[in-house]
This record gives sequence, structure tokens and C-alpha cells, in this order.
Amino acid sequence: MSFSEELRQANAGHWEAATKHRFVEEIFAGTVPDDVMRRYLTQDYQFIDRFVALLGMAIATADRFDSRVRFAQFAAMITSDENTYFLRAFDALSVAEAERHHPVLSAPTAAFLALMQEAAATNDYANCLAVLTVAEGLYLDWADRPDTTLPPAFIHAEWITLHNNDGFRSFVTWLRGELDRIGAVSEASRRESAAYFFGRAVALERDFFDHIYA
Ligand SMILES: Cc1ncc(C[n+]2csc(CCO)c2C)c(N)n1
Repeated sequence: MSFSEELRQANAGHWEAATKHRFVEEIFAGTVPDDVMRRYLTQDYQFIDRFVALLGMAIATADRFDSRVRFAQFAAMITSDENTYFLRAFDALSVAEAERHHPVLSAPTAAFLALMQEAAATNDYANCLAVLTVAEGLYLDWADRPDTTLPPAFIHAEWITLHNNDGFRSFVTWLRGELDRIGAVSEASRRESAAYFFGRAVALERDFFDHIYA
């Protein structure tokens, strides 16, 4: 079994609780209450800074140029002005300026930011890859439901299509392969460390979905 698949299966309980979460069912049905959507998006918007920093560490610690380029292209894509989803969603949900930029961080958000920082601070590509593979791969897994029709409101529909389009799918496929490749050339202790970061990230993804309903 590949390393990425081994890690996913080792965390199957939290992984499936997240990918089949009430939020996921409701977003496909277009029935996520506005309050829940507001909490979700304001907290999620706080991820981008640490996430890009983690991508930067992946660029710096990768063992080859092709991998750096792949991450650099992804970083350019997510930091460009093209994706205005959050801003349009905040407008549609009447989220005030302060709440867009300086919300009180919830415990799962703070824990996720800390985990990204901790993975980056190890200076180890395998740990960076593990957290990135969860943050991207788990999102592809919940969003990828080929035979489903999209809900009518853009705040729901676009959050799905951001995470199941062909570009995103091919990036996740590459990420998983990259984690497999690094796993295969790493010693057991390095694989264990990556597995630890992977497991914490999966548990936090589940907590994040849970807490927006609490
Ligand atoms: C809690 C949480 N986990 C993962 C993602 C997915 N994700 C995080 S950064 C990024 C790249 C830019 O879209 C993607 C897809 C999310 N949004 N929220």
C-alpha cells in the first residue's frame, strides 16, 4: 500500500467523519444555515497566511526543482486576485469588515494555525507534505461527488467547485504521489514524524467542521 493511502486508512475514523460531515451533506443540499456558513468562512479565511508560509517551507525543503515549481505555481494561484469567492461570500452574508479580517479565533482554527507553523518549523519536507496533503486531499474527497447536482446559491456551489475542479484534483493527485515518493525514500523515524503530523491534521479537520455547529 502507498504511504499516503496507509496514512489515510490509519485515520479513517476522523477522515470519514469529516468527508461525510453534516456540513458536507448540507452544502450539497444548499441548506447550510447562513450563521454556520458565516462562522465557517470567517474562520477559514484566517488560514491563508499560515498556509502560504507552509507552502513556502515546502518550496524551500523539497528535494528537487520540479517539486518546488509545482508548489510555487499553486502558491501563485491561491494568492492571485482571481479568486474573489471569500469577498463575494462575505458581501452576500453581510460580514462586517472587522469580522472578515480580525475575527476572534476559535480553538480549532488556532490549533490548525499552530500545527501549520509547527510543521514548517521542523524544516522537514515530509512533515510539510503531510499537513498539506491532508488540507487538500480531505477537501477533494468531500467535494468530489461526480453525479450530484450543484446547489443554487453561489456561496454553496462555488465552495464545492473550488475543491473538485480538474486543476485541484490533479494537484491533489500529485501531492499524494509526492508523499508516497518521499515516504519510500525515508527512514522509519521520518515516516513516523510525518504520520504524526498527518494524524493531527485529520483530527483538526474534523474538529473544524464540528465546531461551526456548536
Ligand atoms: C479547514 C480547512 N481545511 C482545508 C481547506 C482546504 N484548503 C486550505 S488552503 C487551500 C488552498 C486554497 O484554496 C485549500 C484548498 C480549507 N479551506 N479549510
